[in-house]
Amino acid sequence: MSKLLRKPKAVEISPGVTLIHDVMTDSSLLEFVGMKVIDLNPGATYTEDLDKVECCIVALTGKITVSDQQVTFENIGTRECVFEKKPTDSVYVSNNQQFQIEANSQARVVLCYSPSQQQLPTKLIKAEDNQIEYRGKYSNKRLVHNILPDSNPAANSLLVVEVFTDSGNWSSYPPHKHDQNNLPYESFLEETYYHEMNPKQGFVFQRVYTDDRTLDETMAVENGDVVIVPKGYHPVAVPDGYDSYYLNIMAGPKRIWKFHNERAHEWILERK
Ligand SMILES: O=C(O)C[C@@H](O)[C@H](O)C(=O)CO
Repeated sequence: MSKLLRKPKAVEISPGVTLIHDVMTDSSLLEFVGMKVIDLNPGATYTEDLDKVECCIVALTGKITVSDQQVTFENIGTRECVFEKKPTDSVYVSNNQQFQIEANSQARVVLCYSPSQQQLPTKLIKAEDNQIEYRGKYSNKRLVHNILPDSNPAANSLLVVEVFTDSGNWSSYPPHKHDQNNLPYESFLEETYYHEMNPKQGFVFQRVYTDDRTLDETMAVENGDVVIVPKGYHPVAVPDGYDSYYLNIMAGPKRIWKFHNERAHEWILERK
């Protein structure tokens, strides 16, 4: 199996808390992006001390209460399934803080991490604060919820976005990359993709490749998988009959999303 593809696991780490993914920088190819996916049974709690990392807690599905010892956000989260396609609530917690999540219902939470030194205030990112974008045309249409875009100064490094791609469409397409620290033309951002499909037995294809093809991997991605994008272009193709959801976490030395389209395919954008 590709080094870039992670399958979900189910390890009970405390009563009622199951670790589904654990893609931290000490166990992946990444330096700037970490992520965990956890499931919580109703009433279960998960506590974490953030050392030198900041964290965006995304209430992917279900209802949770999040506190950082000073402030508490009760009963946040808006959906039972990501394919309801409504934005959800998230909480930003800075480095060197402790947070606790308590599940008010069965919940799946994505924890997005990046190394961070400068403390920032804990912040609730409400569902209604997500910037919603409809991108693309023909078979390149997708719906984007910007949870933590570079226009929101709440974080030091983290960028978080979720993308819905309907059956038969392509997204993160035409292929683009952000792996050069060459602003204002391109920024260096690592990225992870947490994928779901509807219906669940579906799969999508994701290719991760560089100009010189020293990295060129095409993966069949199933429900709950994570794809790691250390560099390169990273388009996603969704087969007929299945809808795709993914949550992206990006981070790098500068908190700017400036991507470079692969020139050979840029004409896709220019179609009338
Ligand atoms: O517009 C899309 O299809 C989503 C992508 O931009 C995705 O969020 C990504 O690749 C970010 O670099």
